[in-house]
Amino acid sequence: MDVRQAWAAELDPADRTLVEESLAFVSGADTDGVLAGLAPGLTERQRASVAAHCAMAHAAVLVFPASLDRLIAGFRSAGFSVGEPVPSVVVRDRLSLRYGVPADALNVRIVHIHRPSTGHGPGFVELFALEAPGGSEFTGIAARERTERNESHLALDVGAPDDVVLAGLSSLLTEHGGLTADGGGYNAVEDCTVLYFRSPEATPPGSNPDHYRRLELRVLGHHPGALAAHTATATDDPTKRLLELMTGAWTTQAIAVAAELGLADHLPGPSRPEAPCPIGELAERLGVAPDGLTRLLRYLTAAELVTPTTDSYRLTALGELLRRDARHSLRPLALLYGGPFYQSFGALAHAVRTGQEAFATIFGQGHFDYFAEHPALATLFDSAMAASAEMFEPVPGLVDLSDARVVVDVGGGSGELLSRFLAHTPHLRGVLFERAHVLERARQRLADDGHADRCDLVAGDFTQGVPRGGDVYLLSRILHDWDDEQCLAILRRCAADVPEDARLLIVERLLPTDGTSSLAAAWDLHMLCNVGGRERTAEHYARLLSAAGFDLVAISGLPLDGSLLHARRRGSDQAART
Ligand SMILES: C[S@@+](CC[C@H](N)C(=O)[O-])C[C@H]1O[C@@H](n2cnc3c(N)ncnc32)[C@H](O)[C@@H]1O
Repeated sequence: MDVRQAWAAELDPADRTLVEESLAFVSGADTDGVLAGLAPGLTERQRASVAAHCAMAHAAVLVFPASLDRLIAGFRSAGFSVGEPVPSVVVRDRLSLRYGVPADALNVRIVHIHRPSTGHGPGFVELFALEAPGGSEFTGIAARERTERNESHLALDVGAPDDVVLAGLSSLLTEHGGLTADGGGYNAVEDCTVLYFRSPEATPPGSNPDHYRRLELRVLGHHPGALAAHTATATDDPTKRLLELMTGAWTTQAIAVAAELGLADHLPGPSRPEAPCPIGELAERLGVAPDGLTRLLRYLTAAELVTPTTDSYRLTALGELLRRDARHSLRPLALLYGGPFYQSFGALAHAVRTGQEAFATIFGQGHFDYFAEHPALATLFDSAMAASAEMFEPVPGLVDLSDARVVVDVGGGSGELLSRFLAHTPHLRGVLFERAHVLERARQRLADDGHADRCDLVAGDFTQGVPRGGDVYLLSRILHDWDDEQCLAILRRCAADVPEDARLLIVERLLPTDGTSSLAAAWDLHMLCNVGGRERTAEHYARLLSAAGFDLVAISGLPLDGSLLHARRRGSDQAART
């Protein structure tokens, strides 16, 4: 058997890639490079001060093998030197807190993997392993962790087990390096204290796998004083936390004002590392008061959108998403959430009391009709929808399109998803079905992507019917706009008009049922307030589909907490075979 496969076959493809990247990364990593990547705010001298007390130890990742014993055997048979597994305390407790699962139900273990040539020296990969065989209760946790990579980190060993050294390192990393404290703990089995830090920066391309946004300082022995000081900065007291939550609307407005001013277009950031212009000059360029701008930027620093430089600011990876020319720029969404949707959220109490959308009480008509009459808002809405299209990236690859000829995108907006299908599968033709006022922008978009001659644009109303003759029908972020009755009407319309063997693909965020957090909960409230729709659980969609004559046959996960629901007309040959 191929030696690589001996261990790789025990892991899910995403976990395997993670381990491979980490093994490759640790072979060339050094302390200075790790600090430069994760704490770019440190000067060369400060990095040298930290490095005088620390040495590169390992890269750590959390994986979910079906069997840890088999995984270890696989590594050993491929020539890796593997330590004996020990129970994890810190990562176990972090997962317990994050997912509301009792800590003693989470048998997270730590294993050190040394590449064949390195024996037991530094530069190894630390695997945190939680067994999750098919059908395990931890499948949901595994899926989310594989996307979010909350536990991936790079670790430095601190040479002197000394509280003063730890406090000094901690303050250099947070006050100068731009890192924030991110918890920690003591593992009695390893007799080791760990302090975690989180980087707001995207790591420089190529310097290490981009999921490494966290740094761990490891020191032998128990250091309760240093640990308490460190975790106190990470765990805010409840009053402070509630104050932060209650003033969330200020963040919405601060981001919207930054978007309106085009602030991000005038600042350097990780992908554009030029020197920032001084505040006075920036204020002049933007036509705003220097004092007001300074205060806005200070607030945006706390929100981790910018970081201060000597006489100005630069963008973090978060802040760069507000640039007009950023890939999937979130600027249009920032303007909508700080604009009309901000006004309607002011009437959320009405929506909660009556169960009716608040938007219509503020604007006098429903969201889609109002936007249709306000072209600037309609354009902003279409761009905002396209902005979260990161969710769409994997979609065409999740569907067997070999025998499909025509894809119909029902309520396809400006064609973002349809365009991906056409780019992915050259033999496909597309039909974009939308309200008339949206079609012009879609025409432009599809032409810009080079698909004008493979696509028909059809104006219409999906409550009255959908184009016939497609092989694949898309309903992306449509059903969540409507209540159950209207949803059922739309799905029944589809069932009546689509060919018997056509496939129906639905993109939505699913409300979790296992207590995990999801963006779906926030957007559910947004739907209540702004369109009178709702997010739903998978089971809820299955019920609606079934009542309309479809079978929900599979669900695939998508980025940004999205899901792709695969449905077939009940009784079709394919539904029976799937
Ligand atoms: C939330 S957006 C989703 C757009 C796109 N599918 C996406 O996921 O980005 C909903 C879309 O449904 C369209 N829409 C709303 N009511 C419609 C109707 N009765 N008939 C056709 N399209 C409609 C809107 O114009 C809007 O583009």
